[in-house]
Amino acid sequence: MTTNTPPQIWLYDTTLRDGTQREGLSVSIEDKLRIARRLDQLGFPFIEGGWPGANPKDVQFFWQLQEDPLKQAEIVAFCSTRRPNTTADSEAMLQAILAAGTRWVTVFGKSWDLQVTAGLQTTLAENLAMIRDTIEYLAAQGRRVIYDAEHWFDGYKQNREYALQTLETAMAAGAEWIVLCDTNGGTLPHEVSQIVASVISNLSENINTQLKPQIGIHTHNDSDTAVANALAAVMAGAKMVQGTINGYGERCGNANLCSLIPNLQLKLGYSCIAQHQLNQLTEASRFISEVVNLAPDEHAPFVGRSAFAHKGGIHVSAVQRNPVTYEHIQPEEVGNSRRIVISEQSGLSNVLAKARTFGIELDKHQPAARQILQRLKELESQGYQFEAAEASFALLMYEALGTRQQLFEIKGFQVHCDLVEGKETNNALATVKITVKSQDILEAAEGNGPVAALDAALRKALVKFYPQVATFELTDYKVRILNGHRGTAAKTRVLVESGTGYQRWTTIGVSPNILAASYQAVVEGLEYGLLLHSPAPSSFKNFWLKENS
Ligand SMILES: CC(=O)SCCNC(=O)CCNC(=O)[C@H](O)C(C)(C)COP(=O)(O)OP(=O)(O)OC[C@H]1O[C@@H](n2cnc3c(N)ncnc32)[C@H](O)[C@@H]1OP(=O)(O)O
Ligand SMILES: CC(=O)C(=O)O
Repeated sequence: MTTNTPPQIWLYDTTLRDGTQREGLSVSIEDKLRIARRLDQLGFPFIEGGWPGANPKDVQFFWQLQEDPLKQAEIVAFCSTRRPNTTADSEAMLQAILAAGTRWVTVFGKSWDLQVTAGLQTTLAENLAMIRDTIEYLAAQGRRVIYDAEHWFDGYKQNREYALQTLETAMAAGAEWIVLCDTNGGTLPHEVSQIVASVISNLSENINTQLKPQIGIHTHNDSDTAVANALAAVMAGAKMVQGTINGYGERCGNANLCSLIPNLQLKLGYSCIAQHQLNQLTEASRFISEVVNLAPDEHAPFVGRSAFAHKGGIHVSAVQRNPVTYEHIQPEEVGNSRRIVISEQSGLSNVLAKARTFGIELDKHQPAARQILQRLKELESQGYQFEAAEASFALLMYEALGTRQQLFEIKGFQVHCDLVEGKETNNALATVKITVKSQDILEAAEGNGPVAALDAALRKALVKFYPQVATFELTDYKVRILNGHRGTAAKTRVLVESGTGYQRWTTIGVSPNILAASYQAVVEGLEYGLLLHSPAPSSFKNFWLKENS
């Protein structure tokens, strides 16, 4: 019996080099090391660490990895060919590359005649000599070389003969991989397919060399086709794919490995990383966005928070019956999860599914289910938006079911602000009248604004009865004016995020009065927090475990 082993695609991650060429992204050595180790766990065979010699950080990074190497990946040092009219052994940059102590080095060189004459300001012959000398020198020093053919596709279109000569030179000098780069990101998938196939056939027919280098692909996203271009190259015969996590990279970014890997592995049947590593992709994507301090793209395919979020009632209804109806893969395959979003576009299926996540089993024939849906649509038409305020939606459901506990009752509140011209902080004073466990309380507190003062006064009143309130924090406060053309009569939507430790919950308030909207969101935030932190039914806690896992 024969077993069909899927064809291997070699992944080459350049998050730490081309990824850091993204505007607004800067990492410390410690960040680079953390990212490298996370990529190593993902099972990538090659991780490009940076350009030793270009800056002290990259030099230090490679030295630190010599002390404490990665577990399985080859860490690769990146550099250019020698400069024109020098020798490779006299280049300080190449000495820094050798000192980095890697087994593999990636050298980039020019393929496009215009880049040679206009960019490097040298001759076509000297460029070939630069490619040859650099690779020969590094190979003679025991390094294995990957050759990145910069501007390959533009060069090939302008002067095919010269472009091919640069590749032949690199191969003859000892490069084991030839990587065709769409440096300016202007090439489209049909051109990539055709050019990669033609290069592979041309090289295998015409090259007089003992070496049989493999072809790789490196694409940029300027035409929004970096992933499609890399896939086209693989389908035309490329065996290495270079890209970055979350598509970080110069200008519009590089091919996004978080999309490429699942497409290659789950759709096209190639083998890239082990299944258990693919299952970590979402977590790795979010970890790396956290380390580089960039907000994750919620709508990123495969790994985004919304990648498997279903909002339309028709979708939710069908997905509950069979997820294949509106999902192209199983979210768990890439470590993501399905989410049901609640909004005015919901049907009963959304309500039932969302209720289940709060431990509420609703039947679609139960009148309360329709009531919840109706109330949801009514409130959304008034400006509420529950998809971002699930804690308020939970309270709405308890209300409709008649199970909303009255943990406290607010009789009234007042806020007084002292606005003194020229004073940077303007203190506010809030007083609240509240009944808790049959006791009437009057409490006052100050804050550096009216909402902070109100929140402080409420907590002060509640903490005597519910000590857990002391651990709650107001972690975020967002305001949006809904119908600005109505001036001061415009409605205001306030979203309040509250939390304790790692838990977060969001509540909403809507009113023409910003204070009333804030009050509603703050009060619901406290109420929901108390439900969460009281001895509660296990189904409620299950919801939290699910939401926070
Ligand atoms: C397609 C890519 O993404 S390639 C990687 C690009 N990444 C980076 O540039 C980030 C790291 N770069 C750096 O730190 C700096 O640019 C350095 C250290 C490499 C060079 O700095 P400097 O010596 O001050 O040169 P500068 O950045 O002004 O110009 C680039 C030089 O490299 C030369 N160069 C460009 N490509 C190549 C090449 N393939 N081979 C040899 N030299 C090259 C240019 O001709 C220019 O040389 P010149 O100044 O003698 O005319
Ligand atoms: C080498 C590289 O990063 C490029 O050509 O885009």
